[in-house]
Amino acid sequence: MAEADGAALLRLDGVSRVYDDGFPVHALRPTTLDIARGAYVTITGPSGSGKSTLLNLLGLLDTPTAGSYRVDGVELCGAAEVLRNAVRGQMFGFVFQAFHLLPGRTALENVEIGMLYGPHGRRARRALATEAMERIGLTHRLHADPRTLSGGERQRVAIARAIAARPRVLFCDEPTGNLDSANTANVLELLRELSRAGLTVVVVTHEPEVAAAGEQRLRVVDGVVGPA
Ligand SMILES: Nc1ncnc2c1ncn2[C@@H]1O[C@H](COP(=O)(O)OP(=O)(O)OP(=O)(O)O)[C@@H](O)[C@H]1O
Repeated sequence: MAEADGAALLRLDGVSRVYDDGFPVHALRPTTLDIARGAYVTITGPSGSGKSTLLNLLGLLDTPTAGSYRVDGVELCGAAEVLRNAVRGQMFGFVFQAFHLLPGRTALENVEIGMLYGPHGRRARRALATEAMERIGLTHRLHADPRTLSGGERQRVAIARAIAARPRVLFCDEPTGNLDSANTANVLELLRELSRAGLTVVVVTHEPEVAAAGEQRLRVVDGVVGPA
């Protein structure tokens, strides 16, 4: 995909989201926001303020009601689903609060499964998954069942699954929500390392220490996005 010189990697322009279940809920007010390549963005705000809505729109998991959203200069609002799927699949990785690892499969297999519908063959998937497990520092647990891993280790495997296919952006929704403080610190350090290595990282969080790690800190209140 073409690099738009000097432009933001992710650019929202007047993007809003209104849910309509009989009456309108303005989950995200018209938002204009640039996220540069390699940025480390954290998003905080009260419960129900629109954080997940913003993350889902940025991650192409949801479609805006209005506005323009460009990824690497390519307009994706109103774009064909096949293009949105391709951009999401090739450029984005996702990590959620619940780790969503399959029990009865090894950690390595769980990382490979994330690439099952991508362009990589079996061997390439294994190589990429092994490399991702190295990056998260769990080569000694490649063949462990996730049930035998600590919460922090499980989340690192989920991060390995999200980064294995070498996405450009990693979106995390409450990635430390299920972790104690030691494991939170561990996951934070990993996100920082990935960011330093050039990955664009966008994290929604309730936790002040996780929010503080961001270089571009945003706060959402009543669907309005501003600086934290
Ligand atoms: N599918 C939906 N249908 C209708 N309303 C929705 C839907 N999803 C979210 N909302 C509403 O949109 C608003 C923003 O929700 P959102 O999940 O983005 O908030 P949040 O800041 O992520 O909250 P939390 O911190 O509790 O996860 C809330 O009022 C919520 O009830």
